[in-house]
Amino acid sequence: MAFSSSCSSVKAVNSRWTSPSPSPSSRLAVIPAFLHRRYTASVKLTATSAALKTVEQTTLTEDNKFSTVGSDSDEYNPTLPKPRILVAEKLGEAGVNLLREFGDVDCSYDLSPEDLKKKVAESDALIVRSGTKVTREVFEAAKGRLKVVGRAGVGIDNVDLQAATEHGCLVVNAPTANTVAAAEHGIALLASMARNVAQADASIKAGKWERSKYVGVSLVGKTLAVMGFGKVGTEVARRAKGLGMNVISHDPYAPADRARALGVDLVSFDQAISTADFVSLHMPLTPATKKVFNDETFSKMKKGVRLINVARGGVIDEDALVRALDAGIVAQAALDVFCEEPPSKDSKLIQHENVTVTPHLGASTKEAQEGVAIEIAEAVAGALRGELSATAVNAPMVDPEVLSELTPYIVLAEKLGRLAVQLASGGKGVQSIRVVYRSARNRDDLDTRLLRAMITKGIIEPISDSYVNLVNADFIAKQKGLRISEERMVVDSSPEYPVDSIQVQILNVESNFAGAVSDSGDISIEGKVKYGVPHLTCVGSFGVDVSLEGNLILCRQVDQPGMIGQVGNILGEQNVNVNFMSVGRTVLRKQAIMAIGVDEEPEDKTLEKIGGVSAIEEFVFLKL
Ligand SMILES: NC(=O)C1=CN([C@@H]2O[C@H](COP(=O)(O)OP(=O)(O)OC[C@H]3O[C@@H](n4cnc5c(N)ncnc54)[C@H](O)[C@@H]3O)[C@@H](O)[C@H]2O)C=CC1
Ligand SMILES: O=C(O)C(=O)COP(=O)(O)O
Repeated sequence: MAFSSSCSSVKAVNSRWTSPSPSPSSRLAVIPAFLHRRYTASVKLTATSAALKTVEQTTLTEDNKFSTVGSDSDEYNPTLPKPRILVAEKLGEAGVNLLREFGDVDCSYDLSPEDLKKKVAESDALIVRSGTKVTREVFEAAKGRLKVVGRAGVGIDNVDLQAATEHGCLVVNAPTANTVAAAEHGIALLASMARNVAQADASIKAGKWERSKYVGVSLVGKTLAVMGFGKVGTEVARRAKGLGMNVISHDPYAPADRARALGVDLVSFDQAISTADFVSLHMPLTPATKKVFNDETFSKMKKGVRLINVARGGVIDEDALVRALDAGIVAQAALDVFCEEPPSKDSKLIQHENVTVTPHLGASTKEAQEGVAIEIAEAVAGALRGELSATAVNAPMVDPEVLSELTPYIVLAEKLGRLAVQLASGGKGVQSIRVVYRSARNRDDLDTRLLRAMITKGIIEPISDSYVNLVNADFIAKQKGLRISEERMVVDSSPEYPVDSIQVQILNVESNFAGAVSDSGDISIEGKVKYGVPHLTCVGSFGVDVSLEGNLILCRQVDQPGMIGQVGNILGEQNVNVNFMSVGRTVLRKQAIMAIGVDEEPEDKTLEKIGGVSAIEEFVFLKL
C-alpha cells in the first residue's frame, strides 16, 4: 500500500544559519557543560500570556549513543571514573586482563551472600559462574548501581532474571565457548560409566583386583537418546555417532533438518526415553524441565537404561533416581550436576555404587575457561560501553548487521519520544501512545523492539525519575500504565532502508502547543533519518524538516514574509546558534510552523522576545 504523509508540504527554507560571533559568557548560560548529567529546566512561552511553564526533562548524551544498560548519566565516558567490575568466581586470566584494560577489577571469590550484597552496591558489573546465586536481594542491595551481570558460561538458572529486568540490569552469558568441553565431558562420563572406570579405579586403589565385577557394556550399536538438541546435545550426538551408536533426540524446539543432517531422528519424549539404552541430558533447567525425570518417567524407561547428566541437577528428581537405581530400572548414572551444589556428603545418590559423579566439571577445561573468560569479558565491557550484546539474556538480541542499520533510527526513536512527551501539557496523564512505522520492507523484516524501547525511554525519562533502557523499557512502561501500540505501514519508498518514517502519537492528552495536535486531536510528530541524521518531518498537520540536533524551538505563526529573519535576529543577538530552520504550512498565508534547531538553550528573556513577535501565536522550547 502506498502511503502519503498526513503532513502539509514543507516550505524550502532549510538553511544553516549562524548567529553573529558568540560571546563566551552567554554560551551555555543555562546548560551545564557536563552534558551527561541529568538536569531540570525547560520553558514554554505563549505569545499571548508570555507565561513561563516548566516541564521536567533530561538531556541527551553528547554522542547520541543509546544506552542499553545505564541511564544517560551513567553512560560510559572515558573521562569518567572507570567502571568497577566484581569478578565473584574464578575466571580465565585472558578475560581478567581484558577487563582490567577497561575497568577496575575486583576478583573476590567465595563471597558470603552478605559480602556479595555489600560489594555489588559498589560495582557496575558482576561476573559469576554457576556457583554464585544472584538473587533478587542482590539486585536490591545494588541500589541501581549494577548495570550488567555476566554469566561466564551457559546456564543462567542461578541468576534471578525477573529481578534483573525489573532493576534494568542486563544479563549476558557466554554461550558458545564451553560447548565442546561439556560435550566431551558427557562422552567421557558415558564411556567411563559403561566400562566402570571410576569404580574399578577406586577398587584397585583399595587393594583389590576385581576383573569379573567390572565387566562393562559396549556402546557400539546401542541407542543414545539426546534430550535437548542444542549446542552441547548436537556435539554429543556427533561424537556418539562416531562411536557407532544409534542416536535419537528429543527437543521440541530443534529443527528436524538440523538433526537429520547428522543422521539423528527427532522423536517424542516418551519414544526417546522408552527406546534408549543410554539417555543423556542437555536441556536447560526451566519451570518446564524441572524434575522432568521422576518416578513416572523412570518407569517408562527401558530396564537397565544408563543415564548421563551434564545439564542441570534440577531436571532430575534425585530421590526418584535413587529409587529407579535400587529397582534396577536405571542400571547406572553418571552425574556432573546436582540439585544442590555441592551435594551433601551423605547423599544416597552420591554414595550409590552404580553412580559416577564429578563436581560440575563439564566446562572445566583450560581451553573452555580461557574462551569463556574472553567471551564474557567482551560482552560485559561492550554492555558497559552501551553496546547491544549478542548474548543478552533479558534484552533483545540483535544481529550486529541489523543493529548497525537500525542505529540512526534508534536515535530518532528516542528523540521523537522525548519531543512528543514535552508537547503534552505538564507531562501528566500520558497513558496511550501510538507508534506508526512506515517502511518499504515486509512486516517480518522489521524488528521494532529496539525502536519501541527507545521511544519508551524518550517518553518516560523526561517525566519521571525512572531510568529506562532496553532491558526494562517494557517493564517500566507497564508499571507506569503506559500503553504503546505499534502499527506498521508498507510504503512505496526504498527497501534499502529499514524504516521510512516513525510517527509518535500521544492520545487523549492536552498539548501545550496546539500546532502539534493533528486532525485526529492527538499530539503527533513524525521523523525520518536523512543521511544518517534524525530529522523531524512533521508536527501535528504541518510538514517541517529540521535535523534533531541540539534543542528545538517550535513556533506557530501567521504565514507571512520576514518571520525567519525576525526570530533569527533575536536568537543571533543573544548568541544562540541556529543550526537548522524549516517552515511548514497548511494553507498559503494562513498558518505556518517554524521549527528552529538551536545549539544552545536560549535564556528566558530571549524566549520572551520570540513570544513577543506579533505574528507568533504560540511557541515551545524543547530539549532533545
Ligand atoms: N556441566 C557443565 O559444566 C555445563 C552444563 N551446561 C548445560 O547444558 C545445557 C545445554 O547447554 P547448551 O547446549 O549450550 O544450551 P542450548 O540452549 O544450546 O541447548 C538447549 C536445548 O534444549 C532444548 N530444550 C528446551 N526445553 C526442552 C525440553 N523441555 N525438552 C528437550 N529439550 C529442550 C532447547 O530447544 C535447546 O535446543 C544447559 O543446561 C547448560 O547449562 C552447559 C555447559 C557446561
Ligand atoms: O556453562 C554452564 O552452564 C555450566 O554449567 C558451566 O558452569 P561453570 O561455569 O563451570 O560453573
